[in-house]
Amino acid sequence: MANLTDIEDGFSATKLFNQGYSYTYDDVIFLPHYIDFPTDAVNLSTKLSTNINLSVPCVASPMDTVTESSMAVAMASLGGIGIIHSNNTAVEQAALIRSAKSHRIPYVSTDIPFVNPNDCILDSSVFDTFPCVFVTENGCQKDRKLLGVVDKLVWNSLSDKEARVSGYMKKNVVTLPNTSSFNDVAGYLAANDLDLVPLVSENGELVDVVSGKDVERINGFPKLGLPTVGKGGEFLVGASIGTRESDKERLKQLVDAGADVIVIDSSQGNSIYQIEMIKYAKKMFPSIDVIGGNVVTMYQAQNLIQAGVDGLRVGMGSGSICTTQEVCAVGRGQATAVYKVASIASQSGIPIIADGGISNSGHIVKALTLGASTVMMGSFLAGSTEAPGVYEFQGGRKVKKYRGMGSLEAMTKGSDARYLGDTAKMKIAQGVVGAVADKGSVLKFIPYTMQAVKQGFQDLGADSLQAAHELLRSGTLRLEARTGAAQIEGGVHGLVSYEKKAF
Ligand SMILES: NC(=O)C1=CN([C@@H]2O[C@H](COP(=O)(O)OP(=O)(O)OC[C@H]3O[C@@H](n4cnc5c(N)ncnc54)[C@H](O)[C@@H]3O)[C@@H](O)[C@H]2O)C=CC1
Ligand SMILES: O=c1[nH]c(=O)c2[nH+]cn([C@@H]3O[C@H](COP(=O)(O)O)[C@@H](O)[C@H]3O)c2[nH]1
Ligand SMILES: [K+]
Repeated sequence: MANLTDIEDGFSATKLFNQGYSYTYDDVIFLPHYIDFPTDAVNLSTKLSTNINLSVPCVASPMDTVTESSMAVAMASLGGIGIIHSNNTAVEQAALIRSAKSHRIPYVSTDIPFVNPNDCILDSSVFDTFPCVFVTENGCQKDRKLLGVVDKLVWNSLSDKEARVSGYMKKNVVTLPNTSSFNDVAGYLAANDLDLVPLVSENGELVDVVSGKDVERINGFPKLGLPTVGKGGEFLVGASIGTRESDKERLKQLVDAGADVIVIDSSQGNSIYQIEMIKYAKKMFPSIDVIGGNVVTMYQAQNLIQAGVDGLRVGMGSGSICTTQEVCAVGRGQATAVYKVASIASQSGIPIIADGGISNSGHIVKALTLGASTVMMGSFLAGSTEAPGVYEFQGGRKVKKYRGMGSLEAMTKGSDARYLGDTAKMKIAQGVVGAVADKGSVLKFIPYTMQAVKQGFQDLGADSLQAAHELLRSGTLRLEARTGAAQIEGGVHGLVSYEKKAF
């Protein structure tokens, strides 16, 4: 009878990834191992970078159709993190960071109605989205110092609709500090039988309005790990920069606004420009983690590690909106890229982010098991309520716009400062503009996705990311390349019709 330890089945990762093929997630399949723990025993806590710990290995990509404040807050509240994009001015990007930092409760950017104290409310349309309207000095989103509030019922009973708001607004508005926890706010609403309560900052600015519906919404979501917060309880937030001279000033503004980690955003990160920017950022702000990239080779990775990065972003051309491999003929299959970069970065203890190409929970299991510490996602998150933009209907389907940061549309948004000096140059797109289906809130589908990832880890016999990486490096993890037919077999096939519902 064969001894268990003598059985050779499948390939080790070293063998599979050294045969000259560029594999992506769908090309490979892991062989199951041995289960001796329940799914809930799987711990997905990890590191984004040297000094940033996450309880959930998910990162929202710095793209203008993916990560602004609402997404950053939602991801951090789940235990992941969001990286706020830089396709805007430094002032705008810093404001997005400040906004994310001022929230303690996940929110969806609804337009809170504001009026100026000298305004008159002539018709009821201002109350369309809210049962009241808030009075601030300039009556706008920018200056949010709260002066009063007008209730719709009060306005209804008003005989002179041409009266100025200042004459009848309620001045002593009951508010809670924006630093209140979700439980405090929910408890306060219930105890006082209130429908909503404004949350204001130390200097009296309106930060958010939480209603009973919000409480119901948030309570209805499954709970995940610990949120990603700093010492004061504020959510940790990342931000991206480029490698132009002007990005040095941007970097300063982002750090002043409270950015906790900086991602240097480039499709080919192994450049003199990036190496100089890494050194500059580490010298100016030694306490802030700097993530370099993107890289797909061991050589690129080692060069950035030597320059001092605290984390690496891996992926070139694998994103759903990417055309880099078609346009430039450069890149790498994402499974190979993740495995190769992780194998060198792990020697220096530098965590890597598998960026792009994630379209299901299986891809996340593959990325993490092949050596990544986190996954960065664009399309997977872009259809959520927390992503920027509004839903539209396309052929009867509810969708949100999603575009590549190297698409012509994103580059010519005007704010692509990195190209501002080069307006005379010819621009070549490396991405497309598209749309993704509505997925609801990330607060719901990320916990379900993580549960699926835990099941994958259980099948592999890994109860943590560290355990999975240990299986990988020791050669205990066995895998194979799937033929085209095996890939078809691995999906749903041979049915006349079916409905695919994951949870
Ligand atoms: N992950 C991926 O596969 C890809 C991602 N993208 C995304 O598209 C956006 C744009 O990416 P890239 O075009 O790679 O941006 P990039 O800023 O790295 O490069 C744009 C061009 O500017 C040049 N450049 C950068 N810094 C410079 C400096 N200081 N002086 C002179 N020239 C300089 C670069 O060599 C390059 O020709 C990013 O958000 C990136 O993440 C684009 C393509 C592929
Ligand atoms: O070739 C590219 N052209 C682009 O215009 C572009 N924009 C973003 N990215 C990269 O794609 C990642 C998101 O990919 P997914 O939608 O597959 O999650 C992102 O995280 C980026 O790494 C681009 N790549
Ligand atoms: K692609």
